[in-house]
Amino acid sequence: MANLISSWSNKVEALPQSYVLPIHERPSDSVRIVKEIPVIDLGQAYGEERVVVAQQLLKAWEEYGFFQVINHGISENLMEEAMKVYEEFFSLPVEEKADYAKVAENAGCKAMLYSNLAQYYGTKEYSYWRDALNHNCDDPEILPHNPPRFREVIGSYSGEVRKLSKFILGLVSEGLGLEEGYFDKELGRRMVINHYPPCPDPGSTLGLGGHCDADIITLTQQKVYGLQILTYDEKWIGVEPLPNAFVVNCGLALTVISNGKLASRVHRVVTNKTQARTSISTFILPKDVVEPGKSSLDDGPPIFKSFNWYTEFMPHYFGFQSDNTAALEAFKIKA
Ligand SMILES: O=C(O)CCC(=O)C(=O)O
Ligand SMILES: [Fe+2]
Repeated sequence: MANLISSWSNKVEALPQSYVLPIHERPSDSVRIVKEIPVIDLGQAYGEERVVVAQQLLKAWEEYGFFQVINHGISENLMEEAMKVYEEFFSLPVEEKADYAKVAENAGCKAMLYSNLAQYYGTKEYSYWRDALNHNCDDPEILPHNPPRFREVIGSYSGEVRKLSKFILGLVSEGLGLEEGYFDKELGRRMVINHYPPCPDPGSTLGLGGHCDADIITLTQQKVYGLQILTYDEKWIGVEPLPNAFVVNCGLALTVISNGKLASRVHRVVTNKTQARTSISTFILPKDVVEPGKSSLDDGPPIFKSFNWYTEFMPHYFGFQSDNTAALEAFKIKA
């Protein structure tokens, strides 16, 4: 049974040794919490301004690897309900969640609950301060039925986020000059709900270490501060949560598809002493083969090979554990 932090964290006064990070990995106190991560109004993307919005998205990604979207069409009420349902799930007694925590037996897993699994941005040397529920989105039968509204709320939420992701990818594809309908094929999706309980010593640990996401794009809903991004000049900045917005970042698969134009940025999560933080991330995954898309903009030759994302890339990516920023190097075409 996964040793969920949330099942014992309120009983400890000191941070257990296995969560104490080496000094160079600990978060510093001086990180600024900023409002500068571009906020993009998707309501503008229906009319003549569509081209402008597409350019705003790409520019934000070039600068930060992240943007936030508002007026995205998902109701405030559904977003709140989804957050509530997941928070309630994490606060259930551990026995209630036991079926989802049998990660080992659940290999190939449709829904699983774990803490610091080495292959999911974990490490073997020390642990990060997070629990996570990871589930697919296509089969409601695999979702928890406690809290009782879980399946209904998350079923609707996941459908709405799917639509939103298609809309954003439509804009991205236009901005990159990819052939029409480039992202129209049915892509994979997975939801990861990270839960970071209040932590006795936030200065000595992280909720999640620095990493790039491997997918095409990730859409994250957050309420409590904790997400930090590494800027081009190697400084960490904190993303101030914006109510009812989604934070959207570019994953490594999109770096390949955009032929290196869009870089995936390193990010991490810090903890705090008083408030649990729950974030809901939907990962939009490629089909199988990933390669630079043909662009109508004159781009020069492809810099990446074509490769199978699941069988070739993912084992390689997980091999990097928490430091996976260089995972794409092996898939570059050597000059
Ligand atoms: O908790 C967050 O805000 C981000 C989580 C994250 O980066 C991830 O699950 O890949
Ligand atoms: Fe991430």
